[in-house]
Amino acid sequence: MFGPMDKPSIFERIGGEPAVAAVVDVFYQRVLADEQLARHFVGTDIAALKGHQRSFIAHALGAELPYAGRSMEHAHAELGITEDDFDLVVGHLAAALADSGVDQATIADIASALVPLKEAIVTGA
Ligand code: HEM
Repeated sequence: MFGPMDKPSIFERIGGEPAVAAVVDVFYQRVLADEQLARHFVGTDIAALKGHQRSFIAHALGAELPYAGRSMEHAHAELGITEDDFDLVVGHLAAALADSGVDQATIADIASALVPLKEAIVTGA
């Protein structure tokens, strides 16, 4: 998804599963501390969500690991997520990646790869 198959994937370059797990932990700390976003997660099983998010991100970064969660459309249907919410979440993910030492060029690649998901995730005004 992020480049030719003959180069190490972003997943490998940033440090594989332990690095992704650390990013996901920091990401949800930030998201759940964000007043505008926290309300969407009331009643959500955060441990299960983190598991799916780890596999989604690993897969998106080129890991040869399957993603076992729901489609982006199904997972976010009826949550009423706005474009503003979406941009905030991408910002928290970028900050979590930066915290883990991922370089800005790689973060920009990841953020632009997420933009097409907006259509499936944003259902609110
Ligand atoms: C960059 C965009 C996003 C990605 C890649 C993403 C990814 C995911 C993944 C992989 C899951 C797990 C699906 C499953 O458990 O089957 C999930 C669930 C969820 N996401 Fe997102 N998400 C994004 C944006 C957002 C935004 C903007 C919000 C709202 C603030 C949000 C709120 C949620 C909630 C509440 C769940 C749990 C739903 C449930 O368990 O019923 N997500 N997301």
